[in-house]
Amino acid sequence: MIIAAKTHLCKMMLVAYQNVAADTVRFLRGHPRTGSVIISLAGAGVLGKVVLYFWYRHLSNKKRQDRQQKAKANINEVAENVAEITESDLIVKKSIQELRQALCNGSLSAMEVLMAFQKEALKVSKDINCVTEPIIEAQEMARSLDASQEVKRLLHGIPVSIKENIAIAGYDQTAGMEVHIGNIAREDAVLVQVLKDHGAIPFMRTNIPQTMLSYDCTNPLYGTTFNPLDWSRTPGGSSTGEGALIGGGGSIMGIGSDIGGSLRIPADFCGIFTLKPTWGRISRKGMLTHSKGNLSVRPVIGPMARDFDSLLLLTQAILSPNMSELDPLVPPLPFDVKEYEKTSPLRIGFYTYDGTFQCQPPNVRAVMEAKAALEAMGHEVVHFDFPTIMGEGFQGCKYYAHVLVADRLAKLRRLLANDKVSSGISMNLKLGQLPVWLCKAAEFIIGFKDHMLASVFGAAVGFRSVEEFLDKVQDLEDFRQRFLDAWLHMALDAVICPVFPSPAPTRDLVNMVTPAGIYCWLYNAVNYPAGVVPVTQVTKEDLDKTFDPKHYQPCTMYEKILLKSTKGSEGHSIGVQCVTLPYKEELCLRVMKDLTQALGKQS
Ligand SMILES: CCCCCC/C=C\CCCCCCCC(=O)NCCO
Repeated sequence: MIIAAKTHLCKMMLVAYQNVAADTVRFLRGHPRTGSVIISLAGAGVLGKVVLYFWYRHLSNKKRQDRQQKAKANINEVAENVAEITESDLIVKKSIQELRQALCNGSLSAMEVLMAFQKEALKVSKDINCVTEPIIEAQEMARSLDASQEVKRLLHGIPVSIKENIAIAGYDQTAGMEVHIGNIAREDAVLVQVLKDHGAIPFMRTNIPQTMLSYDCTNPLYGTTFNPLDWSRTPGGSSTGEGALIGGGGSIMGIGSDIGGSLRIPADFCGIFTLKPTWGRISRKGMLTHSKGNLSVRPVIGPMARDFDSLLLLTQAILSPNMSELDPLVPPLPFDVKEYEKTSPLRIGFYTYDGTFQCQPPNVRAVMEAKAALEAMGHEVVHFDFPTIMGEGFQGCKYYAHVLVADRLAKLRRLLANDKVSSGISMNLKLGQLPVWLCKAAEFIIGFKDHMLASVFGAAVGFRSVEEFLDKVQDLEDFRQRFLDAWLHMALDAVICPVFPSPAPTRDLVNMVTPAGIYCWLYNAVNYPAGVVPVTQVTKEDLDKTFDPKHYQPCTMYEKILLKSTKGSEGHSIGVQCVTLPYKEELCLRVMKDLTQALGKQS
């Protein structure tokens, strides 16, 4: 019926257009002079539009080129400055305790440490393009630290890398988008101020995917970032440059952000540690985000680090009392050492399947090895099936994704109107332009065969009314309550689970499998802290199992793509998520510490 009505409407519109065209031709024949004026004006209008289009493109290319040159000049300045430095790797490879000790007893100066890290970071970035530009003022900070007689603080002289969307005074935060170039931050993000107060030296800014809604990293301003462990694979996103720089050995610790896995997925793919905090616990002041107006799905800033000890130190520094003094919107909840140091045995839930993506054998093995390791530390580990049963976890993530892209990405399309659009976002931008009826039909029809793919069309329909939007937010709130009830019912202290259902996908396929981020989305949806610990590496036996239908059979389109992408991933890092209830970051770190120790990975 709907199709018949639409066909009828089209026919009526065609007839109307034909009539208007015939009337216009008749009018122009009767008034040749007016006709030529109208045609000239129309021609000039079209020409004007074409000229304007090319003019905007020219301006936009010029703006981008100028910014690229400025970044290159900064890179060259620092590269020249550290050209003579030798054996920088000896400093860079020191453990965080050794480095702190050397900085505190004066056997290494802040300048020596900084220059060693600058050299290494630029060397790593030459291969994998993870740095957008150095922070030129770092040198001055090191100089004044060395000159001061103050008591050495928690991060005295430690270089910290910073994701490009986080404000550094004097620099713009672009997210790889032309429209943001030149919006210079007047002051540092609160978190950066907190780190500086602890004596840290922000030294490199790191790359991100255009718009930050992608697990690959490419943008027309700073280019593509590659995985330090395997250049054909994605380093993950959107805190890509951080993951790649730290994983590649060019930084010990850094700051990223996460609204759907952006801290955890790069950490997993690059073999490093991270902690996505509860929303609200860490100040977001000074973070560029495109979802500020959407209070139901909110990004967080969080720490990333090469090893557990560095992550702990960075988190302790971040969660210091002066954060809520600088940003009174953050609750005054400084790091609770007593909570972190408790040793009582815990009851920990685990799962290896969330009802959406089947995890591949190495990813299942990682969780099972983490389970055994935690049991060996005296904890009780029990199966937590809430995410799987009745598709509950899947439902929650569907609400989350739908609310996240509530405007069908209209805002991003507007911001990118005069820009080159990167592969990481173009497909989703186009999806948001499909007629709603087509998305709904696709969701319905595909739903019989592939519920995951169908749900993407379901999220892409947007909302017809405010009421419909508020209903979906209510669904999300109800889901949060059900999830909490299930957690409390099982009396859990923590949960361990996969970060991603496969090893890091290859760069050519990653943009086709964005929904595989769903293992992370769940903890954005419920707003629980979630850390990542690298547990194992893909072995030949894992791959044999993955490609043996007796052990693993891909069913959905996404699982088939991921399987293709897993070929050749031997040696790649696989981590697990450690999750706790909101505002229990200290407990989350405790579980991560126990797991790290039990795996024998303590630095
Ligand atoms: C209208 C398009 C519909 C697309 C449907 C796809 C559903 C969701 C895409 C979500 C992608 C999430 C990536 C999040 C990465 C991230 O955490 N970024 C952090 C920003 O600070």
